[in-house]
Amino acid sequence: MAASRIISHPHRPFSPPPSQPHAHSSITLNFTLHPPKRCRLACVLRASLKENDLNDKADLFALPRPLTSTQLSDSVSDGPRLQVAYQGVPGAYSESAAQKAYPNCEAVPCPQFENAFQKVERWLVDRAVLPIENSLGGSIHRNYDLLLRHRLHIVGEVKYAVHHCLMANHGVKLEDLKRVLSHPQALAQCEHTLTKWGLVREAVDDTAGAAQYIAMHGVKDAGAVASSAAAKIYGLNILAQDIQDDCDNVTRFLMLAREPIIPGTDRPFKTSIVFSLEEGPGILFKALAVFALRQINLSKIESRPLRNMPLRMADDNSNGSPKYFDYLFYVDFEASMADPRAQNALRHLNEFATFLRVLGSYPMDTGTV
Ligand SMILES: O=C(O)C(=O)C[C@]1(C(=O)O)C=C[C@@H](O)C=C1
Repeated sequence: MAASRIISHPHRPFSPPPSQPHAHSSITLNFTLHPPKRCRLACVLRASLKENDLNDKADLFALPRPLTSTQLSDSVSDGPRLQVAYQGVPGAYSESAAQKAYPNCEAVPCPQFENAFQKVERWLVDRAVLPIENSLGGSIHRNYDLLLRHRLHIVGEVKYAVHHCLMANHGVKLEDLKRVLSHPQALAQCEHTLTKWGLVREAVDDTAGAAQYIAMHGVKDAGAVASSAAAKIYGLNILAQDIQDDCDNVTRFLMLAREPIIPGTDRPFKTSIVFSLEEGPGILFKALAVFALRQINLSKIESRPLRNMPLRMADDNSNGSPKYFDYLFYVDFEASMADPRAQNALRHLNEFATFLRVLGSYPMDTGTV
C-alpha cells in the first residue's frame, strides 16, 4: 500500500510529490496562490476565511495528525464514544446517517450546518456528518460553501436511503391538512405527491424539527414530512409512508474531521477538490481533461459563485462594467491521492488553476443503501 503523507497546513501551496507509486511522499493538500496572477483571488479567499474567526483559533493547536483508515468508522476502542455533530434535532435523517457512519457514536444535534463545523473546529466533538447531495433534490449548496470557508477534511462518505412519511397529530386526517412543514430538501423530494394533495409547503430547518413543532403546538391544519423515527419520538400519527417521488431516494453525507486521513490504494477511494479558473475559451474543458487523460472517472461536478467576488471584469478596458460570473468548481474524482494518476492530474491542473484545494481523499461508500 502506498504511504503518502498528508500535511494539512492551510498556508502552504499544493506541491505534488514525485510520481513513484510507493514513494513515501509528502502531499500538501491545501490551496495554492501564486502572485501576481492569483493575488486578487487570494485576497478574496482570505477575506472569506476570516469570516470565521475560529479558523484563527484552530491555529493555536498543534498541527493535526492524519487519521488512519482504521479510525474511520468506529470509536476509539475501549475509549470514550466518538461524538459526532449533525444538523437537526433527534429523529433527523442526519442523525441516522451519523449513526450509520459511526455505529457506536454519540450523535450531537446542532441547529445549523455551520454549528456542526464549528463544534468540530472547537474540539467540542470529534466529527461532523453533513448532507451534500440527494438523488432527487440535488446538491446541498450551503455545505459546499461551508466546506470552503472552514478547514475541516472530508474523511469519508455515507449514503443513506431516505423514506419520507407524512405525519400529523392524532385525530388529524389527510383531508384536514392545508399545510405541510419540512426541510426544503425533503419538500423537494416529495414535490409531486405534495402537489397532488394540494398542500402549501413551509420550509423549516430540519424534518424532525417540523415533526417536533407540529407535536409541541398541537397543530391541526398542518402535517410534517419526516422519518418514521421522528413520528415515534414526537408521538405523531403516520398518515402516509414512502411519499418521496421515487422509491430510490438516497442522500450522500460527508464525514468531516479536523485531521485528514492517510489515503490508501487498498480499496476504492474518492478525492474531492475545489478550484477556480481564469476566463477563456475551453478552460473548463482543459481542467476536466487532466482527469480524462489519466482515465480518472469524475463522479460529481458542482459550480458555486465565488461569493466575495461573484463578477469579474471582462478586461482592463471594460470601463468598470462587470461581465463574467466567477465560479468555484467542486469536483469529486474516483482515485486516491496515493495514486500517482491523481497526483499527476492535480499537478497538471495546478499549472493553470487560479486556486486549488484538496478537501479530502477518502474511501468510497460502495455499500448498499
Ligand atoms: O432534515 C433532516 O432530517 C436532515 O437530516 C436534512 C436533510 C438534507 O439536508 O438533505 C437530510 C436528508 C434528506 O435529504 C432531507 C433532509
